[in-house]
Amino acid sequence: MVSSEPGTFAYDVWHKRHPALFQRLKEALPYGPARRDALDALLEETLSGTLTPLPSDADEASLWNGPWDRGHYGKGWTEAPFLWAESYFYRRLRGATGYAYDGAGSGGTAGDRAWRGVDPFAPFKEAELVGSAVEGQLAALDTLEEALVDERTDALLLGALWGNRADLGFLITAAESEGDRPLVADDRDALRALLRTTEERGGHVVLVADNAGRELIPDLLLAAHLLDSGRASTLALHVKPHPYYVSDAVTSDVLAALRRIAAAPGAAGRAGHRLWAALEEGRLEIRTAAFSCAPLTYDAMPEALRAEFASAALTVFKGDLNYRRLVGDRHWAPTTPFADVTAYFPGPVAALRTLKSDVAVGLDAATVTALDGSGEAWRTNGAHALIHVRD
Ligand SMILES: O=P(O)(O)OC[C@H]1O[C@](O)(CO)[C@@H](O)[C@@H]1O
Repeated sequence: MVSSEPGTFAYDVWHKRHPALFQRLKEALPYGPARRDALDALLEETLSGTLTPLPSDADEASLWNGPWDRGHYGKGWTEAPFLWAESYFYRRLRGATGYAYDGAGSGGTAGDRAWRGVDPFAPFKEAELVGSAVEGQLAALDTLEEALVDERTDALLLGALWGNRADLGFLITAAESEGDRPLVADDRDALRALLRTTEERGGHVVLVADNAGRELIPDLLLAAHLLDSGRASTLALHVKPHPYYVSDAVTSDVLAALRRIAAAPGAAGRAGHRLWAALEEGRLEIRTAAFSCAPLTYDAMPEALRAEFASAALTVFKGDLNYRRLVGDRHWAPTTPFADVTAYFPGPVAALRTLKSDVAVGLDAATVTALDGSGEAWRTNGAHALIHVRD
C-alpha cells in the first residue's frame, strides 16, 4: 500500500489530514518560532521532499537506521509503503515538536531540552476525558451490575470495539458516523468461548491498546471485567512508548483514564479502584514495547515480544493500525480468512477494530457484496466494525 495515488485513502492522509493536524498542533501548544518552523518544514518535506535517515545520535536512530530500515531513505515520502512512511512521519513529528531529540546536527533547537518529553497530542487527549460522552460511558456500567458474566463480556467487548471510533487522527477529517451498525464480521461467540477457557491455559491475557481517552476508558473497563470475572488471572496492557498517530495511548494516558474512572460514581468508580489495586498487586501490568511504534507488520516482531504473546492465553489487538500491522497492510481480497493471515502469530489472537483504512479480511462474500453495493466508503469511513478471533 503506497500513498502516491490521488484519490486513494492514503493520499488523502498526507494531503488533507496531515495539514489539518499541523494546524491544530500549532494552535494547541505555544510552540516558539523554531518549533513552528520545524513543523512547517516537516509538512513541506512530507509533501514534496525525500525520506532522510535520522542522525546517528538522535533518539531511536538505532532502530530506524537498524532493524526498522527497509531501504526507503532517498525515496519520496509518498513512494515508500504507507505504513512505513506514516510511522516515520510520527517519529519526525516527535522531533519537530521537541518531544524527541533529533541529533546535534539537526538545527538550532536540537540542544534545547525544554520540550523534551512533552506530548504534542496531550491537549487533544486530555480534552477527551471531560464531558458527557465519557460520563455516559462510565454510567453505562451501572446497567450491567446484575448481568451474567457472558452478557457483561459481550457488552464490554462491544464498548471497547466501538470506542475505537473515537480516534482523534481519524476524526480530524472524518464526520463522526451515526449509531452502531451490525458488525461486518462477528466472532463474539468464539471469543467468549475462548475467554471461558483462559484459566486452563495459564490465565494470562494481553490487551494491545490503541487510543487514549474515549477508547481507553472502555478498554480499561473491559480489563477490569476480565480480571474480576477470572477470564484473566493476569492482564498486560500494552500501550505506546511514545506519542503516536495522534491519540494513541501512552502510560500517562492510562493513568489519566484510570483516575477518571476511579473518580466516577457507582460501578465504574469501584472498577477503577479495583484496577488501581490490580496494578499495585501486579495482576495488571502496563507495558510498552519499542516495536509498538515500529513501521512494520507483526510478523517481523522481535523474539522477546513473540515470546510474550506466545505465553498468553489470548492476545487482543485494538484498533485499525494494529489490525493493519497484524494482518498485513495490503489490498487483501476481503474474503481472505483471518486465520490464514494470522497463522504466524504465536498464540490465540483476537482483533477488535472499526474500519478506517483499505485493509479488510475475514468477511463473508454476501457481506462484501452488500457493502460494495451500498455505495459508501465502507472500508474507510469508520462506520463499520468487526471482531475476529483465531484460536
Ligand atoms: O486509531 P486507529 O484505529 O489505529 O486508526 C488509525 C488511523 O490512522 C490510519 O493509520 C491513517 O492515518 C488509518 O489506518 C486509521 O484511520
